Amino acid sequence: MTETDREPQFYLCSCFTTDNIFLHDYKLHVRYVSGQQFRRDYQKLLLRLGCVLDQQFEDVLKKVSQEVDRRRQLAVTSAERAAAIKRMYQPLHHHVYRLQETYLTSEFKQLVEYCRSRNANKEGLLLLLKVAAPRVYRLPVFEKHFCEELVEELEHFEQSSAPTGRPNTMNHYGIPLNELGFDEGFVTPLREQYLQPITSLLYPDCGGHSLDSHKAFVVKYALKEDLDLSYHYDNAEITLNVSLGKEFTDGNLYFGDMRQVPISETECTEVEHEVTTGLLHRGQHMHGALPVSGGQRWNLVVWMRASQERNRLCPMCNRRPSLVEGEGFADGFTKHTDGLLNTTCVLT
Ligand SMILES: O=C(O)CCC(=O)C(=O)O
Ligand SMILES: [Fe+2]
Repeated sequence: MTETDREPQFYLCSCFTTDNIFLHDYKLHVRYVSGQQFRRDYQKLLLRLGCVLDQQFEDVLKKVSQEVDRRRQLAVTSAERAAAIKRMYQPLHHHVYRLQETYLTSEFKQLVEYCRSRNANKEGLLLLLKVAAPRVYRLPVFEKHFCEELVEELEHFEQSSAPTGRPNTMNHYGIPLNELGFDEGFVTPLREQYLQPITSLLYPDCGGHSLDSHKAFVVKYALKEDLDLSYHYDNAEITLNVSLGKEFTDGNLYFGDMRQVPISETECTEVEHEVTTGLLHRGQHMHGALPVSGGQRWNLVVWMRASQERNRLCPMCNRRPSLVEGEGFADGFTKHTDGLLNTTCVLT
């Protein structure tokens, strides 16, 4: 095998262990390098947000340093969990781990067919799609039966004794799908064969034509579990979010503006989750989820990454990424520098 045949190695940016640590109780993202820096940067702000007692501040500090430790150990603990799952977990529906055309709706397949055709263009594609909010598109992705079987599989996993990691740094409930073995046979072909033809036309300015990795997970909302999700942007160039069910009330998404614009200056658009359909949006498009008021909401989220874009500027710290080794696709950075100069993500 020559150097060019080999799969690229993917990296994290070192900011993963210092930046964007989310404090749920204060709805605040913080940076942590040391206790001293944290006190200096956040004690006054936290006081204004209601963190008045010394003990409360100490509790925050403890939570933050635990989260930093979790992130530092994530590559190792995630690989250990994946190995344990492989060893001990017996899937209920083996077939859902391998993408099949029958899982996809005929509208979705037609849409992809159009995008693959020689004369395809954005205007033509927009005639086949629903616009849910500015530059947010609704796609009829999966058949209902497939969504039901996937949720059954994930519930079966949840109820097993196999270890589960957190889906991302903000949601507490859900499942990282790479640890269950969904990447190779399901998410990678979905991204490469079906989503990339669409994103190439819709988001050529944000790496839509050069997606080369992803992080996929399911999020789960229910009373007594996570109810909502604060306003944020994703560690992704483009995100697909598909509603899998089950039955739920409320829990709409809302979209604001790009991340430079504060929410106070933004008119948000609310978008309903419709079971079986997906919402496609730019990772840097700020969004959040309103609380569910009943039932269970399961969503498949695929954060798609384009190393060509993120190698120039890490979307999480806004600096040139400083590469750290990680597991699998890590956070989608590579050492390759080809094509670095030919695209810029225009923020509109
Ligand atoms: O709750 C949702 O559907 C949104 C999830 C989301 O925004 C994310 O995981 O990045
Ligand atoms: Fe998100």
